[in-house]
Amino acid sequence: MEIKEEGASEEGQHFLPTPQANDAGDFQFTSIQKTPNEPQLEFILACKDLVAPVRDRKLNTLVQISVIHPAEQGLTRYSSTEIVEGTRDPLFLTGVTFPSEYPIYEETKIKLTVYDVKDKSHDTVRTSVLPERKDPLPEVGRSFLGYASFQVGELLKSKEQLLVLSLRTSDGGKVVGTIEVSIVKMGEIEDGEADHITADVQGQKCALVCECTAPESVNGKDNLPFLKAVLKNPVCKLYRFPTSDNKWMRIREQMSESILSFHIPKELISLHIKEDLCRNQELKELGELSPHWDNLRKNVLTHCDQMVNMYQDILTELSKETGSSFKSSSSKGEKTLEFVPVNLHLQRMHVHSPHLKDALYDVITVGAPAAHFQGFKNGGLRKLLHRFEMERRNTGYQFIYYSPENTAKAKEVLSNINQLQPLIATHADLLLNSASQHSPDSLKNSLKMLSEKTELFVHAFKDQLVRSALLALYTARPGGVLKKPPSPKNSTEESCPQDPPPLMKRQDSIPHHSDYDEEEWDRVWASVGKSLNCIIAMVDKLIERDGGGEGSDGGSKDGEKDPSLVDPIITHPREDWYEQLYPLILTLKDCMGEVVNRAKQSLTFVLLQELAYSLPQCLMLTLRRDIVFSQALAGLVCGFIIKLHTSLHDPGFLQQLHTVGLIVQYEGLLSTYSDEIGMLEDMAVGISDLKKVAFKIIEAKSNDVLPVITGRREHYVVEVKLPARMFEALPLQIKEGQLLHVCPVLFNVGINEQQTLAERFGDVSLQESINQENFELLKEYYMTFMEKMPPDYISHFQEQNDLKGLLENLHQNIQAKKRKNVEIMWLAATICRKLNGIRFTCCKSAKDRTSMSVTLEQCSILRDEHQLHKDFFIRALDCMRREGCRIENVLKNVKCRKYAFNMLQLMAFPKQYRPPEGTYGKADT
Ligand SMILES: O=P(O)(O)O[C@H]1[C@H](O)[C@@H](O)[C@H](O)[C@H](O)[C@@H]1OP(=O)(O)O
Repeated sequence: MEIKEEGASEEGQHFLPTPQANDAGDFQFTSIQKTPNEPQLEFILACKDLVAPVRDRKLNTLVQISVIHPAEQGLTRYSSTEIVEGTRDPLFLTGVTFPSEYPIYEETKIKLTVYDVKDKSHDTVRTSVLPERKDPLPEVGRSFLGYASFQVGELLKSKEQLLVLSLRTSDGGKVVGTIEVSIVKMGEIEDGEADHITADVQGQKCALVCECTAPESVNGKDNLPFLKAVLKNPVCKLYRFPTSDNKWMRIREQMSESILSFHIPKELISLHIKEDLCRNQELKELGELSPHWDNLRKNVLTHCDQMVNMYQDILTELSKETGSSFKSSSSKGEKTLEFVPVNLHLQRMHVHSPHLKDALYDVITVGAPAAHFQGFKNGGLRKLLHRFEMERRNTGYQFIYYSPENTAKAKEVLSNINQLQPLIATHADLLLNSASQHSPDSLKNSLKMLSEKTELFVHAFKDQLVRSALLALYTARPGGVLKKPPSPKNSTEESCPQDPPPLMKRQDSIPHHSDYDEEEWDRVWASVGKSLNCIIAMVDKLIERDGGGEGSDGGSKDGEKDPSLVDPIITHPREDWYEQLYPLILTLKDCMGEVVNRAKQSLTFVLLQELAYSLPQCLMLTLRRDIVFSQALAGLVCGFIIKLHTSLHDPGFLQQLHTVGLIVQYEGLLSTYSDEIGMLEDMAVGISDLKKVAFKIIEAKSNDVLPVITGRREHYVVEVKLPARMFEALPLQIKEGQLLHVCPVLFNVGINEQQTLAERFGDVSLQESINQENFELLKEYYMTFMEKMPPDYISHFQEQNDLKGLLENLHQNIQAKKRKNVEIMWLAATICRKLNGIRFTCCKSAKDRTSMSVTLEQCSILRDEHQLHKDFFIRALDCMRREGCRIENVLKNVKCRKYAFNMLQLMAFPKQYRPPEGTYGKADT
């Protein structure tokens, strides 16, 4: 196949192989032997003796890597190295990696084109995406030096897995130097010293100094197939950097989307619809109300029905997005995608360095959870919720004010009732079933279950709120009359040896407030307990009469009945047991029905108060909170699953998971100025709401490994599935379904020009109070961690980490109120890593500022944990920012490889957050 000079059909790395590329058609190509879940091919490049077109001109070179798929004609530009300045023998730190999904075969050809870059500021033009079949843009700022090509099979079969190729001019004639291609394996360290390569430009040293130890191990590698079910379209980059003792370390950067971006919102919206439909039904069943309340209810119902329709429409739209796993920054404000997090990715760094264990560092990058479609004109949730609550509190004459805690309590009791009533009914039927089978053992078991659930049921109402709500509802009935549903059908008087549950007396007169019988509720409520006691007493009696419950049929071992144990009255014990218990069970169900009826109505009345105030703002606020929460939850579930899979073999982590829970640390880079104030206010509430989430790990019974969510707005349980082999290895507590909690914390430091404005002319108090409040939460988590983890673990942990010192340092930095104090973020992230937590980095779109921050974090970890040569810090940072996963992230979002910063913005950034020349500017999408 002829290789044409620069006839590229498309630029930029393919995240997904094109259909043609994927499908080998009728051709038979030789697959590369793969190590499961490892990239298929990784190599590094170096040039020698390059000839400069103009004598005495120093060369600044880069290599562009293009692929020619065997079934295709055209070139696909795949990736580039960084620019190495001022040498004819450049050794490139950015390597090339083909992930396992990429359609590459031994017959695939790779073309390497070497360029001399004259003007770095123009260089990004080469990598903006071109429409197919369009000629590439003229190469501004660089000139072609030479090219070489090879077939993948040649490299794989070569001696020492190294090819030395001549670089030729475009006519194929003149040799202008050589290029070395050598295969690398992550686990093998390169021979040779790394002391002859270009170091950082003087004066560019990064000032950020920190301490960090105890990296995670990479033992979760074998769990990758399972992770693949949630992670999609990985982009991989490879680097080699020198260590302080002039050895090489290898770094593989990986960035993947997650189908949870869409799956979690869909699950959550379905739950909201279920919850709201149920609430609307309960409002309808509230019974007769006086005209004032009835009108309110009608109004509320109209709005609530509209809301449910809206959620249903959103769900229908989202359901059309089958298989989607990415929402781009440019879709932030799309109504139908409101619940989906923006630009959610796993950003992973795998480090293999000499003398140290391999390590993985994960950060979830995502746009700040915020309601972009609703906008930020009136601020975000933190302010809106506060204002709403204050106004509601002060507008008492039309409504009854219940605090948010009480409203939440009402929802909780309602949810408990709805769960427990059918459960109790089932256990009651099981008891009757055992009775009809005349089986004492099973009777006892059924009774035990019934008693447990009934006790929980009775306990659920032990709250003053129910009482006060009953009175409130009583006064809202026409004329203040409490219409009572019919009293229980059966009296227990004859059958129960103890006090029978009281019967309801019909009230015939129209009572006034003073007529309200406060004790009536107590009697109704207590009747459930009493009915249960009757059943217990009856079961005891039956078993006793039947022979004390020895054996299953009350008979002696030889099958003969002991005549002394047989109650003379009971002639047909099998029928009698059932008959004796049946009326008592009916009474229990009736009493329970009565309690449920009253409690449900009264608590629904509490909810009506919240809804009735300030419609439709109240519903819009709920919608906003649901949207923000959905985005936050999608990220959290993704982070949790990844963390679980990578730390499954760490007993300390598993113990921490079920005894303390996990810290989840969010780094926010939003400015406290203009719209971003609102975003930060949304984000703060969304993250804090994650406290309402608990995880439960269950065994996967099928190939469907996607998490399932249950619960309601106040409390969600996310069931995460693990294959049997992994599930078996878990601690008993986790296997038994113990709920696993998370402790979310947010630290925000605005870094751009908007923050400069906030600091000079605006207000930074939002950021200050968020950081202060979250510091307290972090400290509390640390205390629980120290208290609950075993002493031997703690003593080892303390030897390794000075968490106390780091926390103090963080506290001082928060108190110091220094401008753009990015040390806060570094300290919070370090503490999170040391505490085995889940790390998040967010800005508005998780594209530009986030990319600066995660690359800085990665290089800082390399320097502090893996002995990255200090003179190569900036070069490593530049490599990652110029050719790493994050520039691909930008491309993926806005179809252009430029961080959206202008010079003015960059001047306002802390130095370490500025990208290299040529990688930023106006995105020409
Ligand atoms: O990923 P972000 O940092 O939120 O992207 C910002 C960028 O920082 C800023 O300089 C630019 O002016 C845009 O506002 C970017 O936001 P987009 O949401 O438009 O990508």
